[in-house]
Amino acid sequence: MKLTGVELRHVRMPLVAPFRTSFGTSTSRDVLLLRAVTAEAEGWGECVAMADPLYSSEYIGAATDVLTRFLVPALGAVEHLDANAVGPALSGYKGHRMAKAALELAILDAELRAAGRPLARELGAVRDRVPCGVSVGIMGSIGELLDAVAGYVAAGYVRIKLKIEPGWDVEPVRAVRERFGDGLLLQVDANTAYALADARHLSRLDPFDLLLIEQPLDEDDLLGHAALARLIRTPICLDESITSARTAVAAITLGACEIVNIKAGRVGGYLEARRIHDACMAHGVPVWCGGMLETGIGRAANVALAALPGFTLPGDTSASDRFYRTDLTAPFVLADGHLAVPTGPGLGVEPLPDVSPRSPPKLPGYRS
Ligand SMILES: O=C(O)CCC(=O)N[C@@H](C(=O)O)c1ccccc1
Repeated sequence: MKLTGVELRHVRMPLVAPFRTSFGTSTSRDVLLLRAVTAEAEGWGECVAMADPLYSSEYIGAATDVLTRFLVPALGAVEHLDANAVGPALSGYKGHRMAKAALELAILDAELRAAGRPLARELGAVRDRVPCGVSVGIMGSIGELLDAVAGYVAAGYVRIKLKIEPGWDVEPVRAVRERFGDGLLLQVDANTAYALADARHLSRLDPFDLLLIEQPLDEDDLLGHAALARLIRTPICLDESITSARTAVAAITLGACEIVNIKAGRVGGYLEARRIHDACMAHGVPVWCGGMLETGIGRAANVALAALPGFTLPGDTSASDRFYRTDLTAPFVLADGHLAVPTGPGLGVEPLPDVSPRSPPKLPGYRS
């Protein structure tokens, strides 16, 4: 294939409710969509970077700039382009994994649409539907939290993830356990909000039989997580720390984690995500598919990824209505706690016709 054009679309998606994490509260999700045009087919990608560099160093303004000035021109120069050629063609540019992942997905989608092959089969999926967890933000009160969890349990979600931070951790977990019992699959996500000195406090979560505690310490603190793992019983899962198959193996080898959250955007794309899956399987480490409030475009790719054999824990692959009243694609709808894996060529979904770029947010480095 030859890349003949790329369109970047900034879309602002209002959230159905404010979503609070240890790094802030969001009421909307800025989304950077990418459309790749080739003679054979068009393909779609979604950059999971947020509007501000709060989850990671990436943010939409930087992704827009690096795609426009460096990454798209680099791919435009490749005569025989396919998804496997994207990583090598962009390897000279450091970082910007979320920007690279969006571009690689669009090329992969175009390649697979042209060949009539579904993404799930290309990646090695072994299931036609995936069990779905849901991420629950930090709330204003325990009562509000219990009402939210009750709604998700009633909707059929098979696993609940609670965002935690110092001051909102043991009590919310205790309340959910007491209300919903020991049978509920329950985990927590700290988004780097703690320090190793909090080990004794975090060990107070041990009696609640959590599946895992996600990323309690800083992204680059593998040794700290390894030390923490010796001080608490709850299994440690890493998210922000895992940026490649190499860092996944390093984290596992150091004893920094027993479980890995795979987010294709964070690691540079779905092909690297598969390599991390394969490496974790080789080490007997279970993985699950993380979420970044993707629209149906990224959600379709995540559901395909979550159907691989090593994804043995429910992921943050929620239905579209978890975050959005109206999705950019036909909505993903929960059925018996699962989402069906798309079966069409490529992503198997595409933006609904009326998805037009709304007035783009005035982001530094934005080019129309
Ligand atoms: O279900 C989803 O898409 C959201 C899952 C979720 O909680 N994502 C968290 C995370 O740290 O994993 C997040 C939220 C906002 C922005 C970035 C990441």
